Amino acid sequence: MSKLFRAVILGPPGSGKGTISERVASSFGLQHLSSGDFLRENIAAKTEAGVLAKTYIEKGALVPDHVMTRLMLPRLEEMTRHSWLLDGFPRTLAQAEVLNSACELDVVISLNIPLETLKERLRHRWIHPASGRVYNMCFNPPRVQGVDDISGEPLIQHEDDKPEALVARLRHYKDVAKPVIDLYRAKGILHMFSDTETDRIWPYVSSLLSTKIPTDLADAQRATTH
Ligand SMILES: Nc1nc2c(ncn2[C@@H]2O[C@H](COP(=O)(O)OP(=O)(O)O)[C@@H](O)[C@H]2O)c(=O)[nH]1
Ligand SMILES: Nc1ccn([C@@H]2O[C@H](COP(=O)(O)OP(=O)(O)O)[C@@H](O)[C@H]2O)c(=O)n1
Repeated sequence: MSKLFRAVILGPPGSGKGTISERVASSFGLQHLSSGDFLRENIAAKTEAGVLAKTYIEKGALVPDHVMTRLMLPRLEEMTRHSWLLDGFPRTLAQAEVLNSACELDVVISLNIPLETLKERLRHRWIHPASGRVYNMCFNPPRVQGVDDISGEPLIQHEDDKPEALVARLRHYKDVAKPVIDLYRAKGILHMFSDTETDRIWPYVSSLLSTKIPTDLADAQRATTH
């Protein structure tokens, strides 16, 4: 079997992690593992961790490390035979250390986006809760206003994209992310991208991954997804 590929994407809320991850998944055939989507699924299913996590997310706070790692590690164990891109986890140094002991990462993509851009984007972000599909009423609108393109179901706004939760989230992000970024920089696997537009960042991410993902893996995974 070809070597598996493991990547993480870091960036503040609204930086385009989900948008870029979807492009990576469809171009390179990796599994996109979004901790935010996974949390929302757990909240919807009212699992023990979901009920607990909801109280933090509503306040714009981070879910405690032990709750996040207890949720994510079993998910990663199910994926040991797949190549993946992990989005939204790790958020803290403690989570990064747990991830380190569970697997070896090949690449970390870090998105560096100006604060004003983030605020503007999140104001316009709407999601389809069942699938986690994300729209932006300006950048990436649904075909019919307020309705998911594929299922036809209504779109909603995250509780945590509403203004009260948003400012606290963005403020907190920077402090918590710095040691995580420093850790990956020290390991020599960090790749930082700075711009206000995902469409300008994407070509660089794509060419980086083309050099890092073994061709046989990309071909094999594409063959299984088509
Ligand atoms: N205007 C604009 N919106 C973008 C761009 N890239 C992503 N978005 C939108 O910004 C919001 C946040 O992006 P998302 O991928 O969910 O970011 P995440 O929170 O880091 O996962 C979504 O509504 C996206 O559709 C961009 O380059 N320009
Ligand atoms: N490792 C994580 C991931 C998400 N979360 C919480 O889940 C929320 C939604 O995660 P997400 O990745 O979909 O959203 P953004 O923070 O990118 O908007 C975050 O705002 C956090 O409150 C967390 O606490 N810890």
